[in-house]
Amino acid sequence: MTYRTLDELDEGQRVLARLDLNSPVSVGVVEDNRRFSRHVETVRDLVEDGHRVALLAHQGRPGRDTFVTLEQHADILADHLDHHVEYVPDTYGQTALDAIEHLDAGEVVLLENVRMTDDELPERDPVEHADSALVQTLAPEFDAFVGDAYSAAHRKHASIVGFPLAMDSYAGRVMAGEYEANSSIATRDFDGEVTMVAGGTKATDVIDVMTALRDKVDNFLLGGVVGELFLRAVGYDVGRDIDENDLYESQWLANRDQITDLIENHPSDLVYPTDLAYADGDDERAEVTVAEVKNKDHDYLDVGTDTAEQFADIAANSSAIFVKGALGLFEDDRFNLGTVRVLEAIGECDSFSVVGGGDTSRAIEMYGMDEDAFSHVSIAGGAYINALTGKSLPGVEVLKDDSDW
Ligand SMILES: Nc1ncnc2c1ncn2[C@@H]1O[C@H](COP(=O)(O)OP(=O)(O)O)[C@@H](O)[C@H]1O
Ligand SMILES: O=C(OP(=O)(O)O)[C@H](O)COP(=O)(O)O
Repeated sequence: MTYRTLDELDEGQRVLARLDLNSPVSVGVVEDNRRFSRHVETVRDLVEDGHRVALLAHQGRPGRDTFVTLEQHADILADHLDHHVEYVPDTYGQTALDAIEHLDAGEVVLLENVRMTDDELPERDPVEHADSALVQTLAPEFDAFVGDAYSAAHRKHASIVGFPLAMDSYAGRVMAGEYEANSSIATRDFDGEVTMVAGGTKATDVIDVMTALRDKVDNFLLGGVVGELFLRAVGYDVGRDIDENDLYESQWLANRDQITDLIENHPSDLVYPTDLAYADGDDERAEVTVAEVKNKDHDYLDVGTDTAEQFADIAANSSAIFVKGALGLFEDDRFNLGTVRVLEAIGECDSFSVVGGGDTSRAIEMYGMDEDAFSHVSIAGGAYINALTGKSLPGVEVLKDDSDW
């Protein structure tokens, strides 16, 4: 069964929408990012349909530098929307209720960081959260709830799972788009080869996905730290190994069993890099074939040119491709070749393609690629991993008509 979408919401309602505007914060300054431009698709539809719109969102977690108010978020969202968004420095007290009551058709307020209330963060079942003061106070003020925070849908937090039990609920544009694309990898059957780009630095996440999808994927294109861990497992001396706290060493220990299992049971699905790139004595990009790697002196920061071409070829001949993690340190121009070459090849073919991971998705923007060239570019991190590994997301499940809650 499924959820209702904005297409089924009558016009001119009082609507409470939960977005995920959680953003990088640098010395108190909130950085603009794709979460704003994507959620604008939902907010714009709500404004154009004459709704009175209150938005709920979170930022950071208590105790962290990123835990700030949503004042700057309101301005950034307004810039993308080209429409005023009023910041309300209160989530569900009298100030918030007054602001909600005074909303006119097409007006938008952004309520204060919902994680500044005690109700939000405890991980609880929807039934319990529906009873919270947050939900019980806000729900009667609205006709409908729009769940749009897909990237926080793996959290059983009050504003994610509580409202749908207390209100008429709909999935927003981001929620529906993300859910359909990201879940299809685990649930759909594709005619032809299925390929996963497995790279980046968060090896455990990537290797969990590889393990979950090992019978589904025909080619795992290995790069980044993940690639080095697999190379090490088959006997190459790659990966920094300087002291006990070394990143590669701890990642190796954490993932050794799953890596060994994949190597033993799915050897023909693993596509290893055949060459790697590093910075030489003059700080220039240099390449070495994997067969020639003799020591662990270098940080290998990209796959080499031959590997990039081979991976691009496989990607171009696949019917479905999804990406988790970059093939190199693409933020540095010297080491962007693997990531950019393979993303471009994916963008140029007609296959079903999904790119996920906050950092990897940034490469698309950074190197001027067109997001529309891909079937879907996710704005989710943890929720994307959960979808790929076939785990259900509580924030999506509660929106469904046949939800058990
Ligand atoms: N060989 C490498 N050495 C260091 N960093 C790397 C390497 N390969 C990829 N990266 C980094 O990995 C990051 C992207 O992957 P990851 O950490 O898995 O994030 P995400 O899942 O958010 O995209 C990029 O910022 C990139 O610079
Ligand atoms: O940014 C988020 O998740 P992500 O870092 O996995 O993409 C969500 O807003 C969830 O935030 P949380 O991980 O503090 O619960």
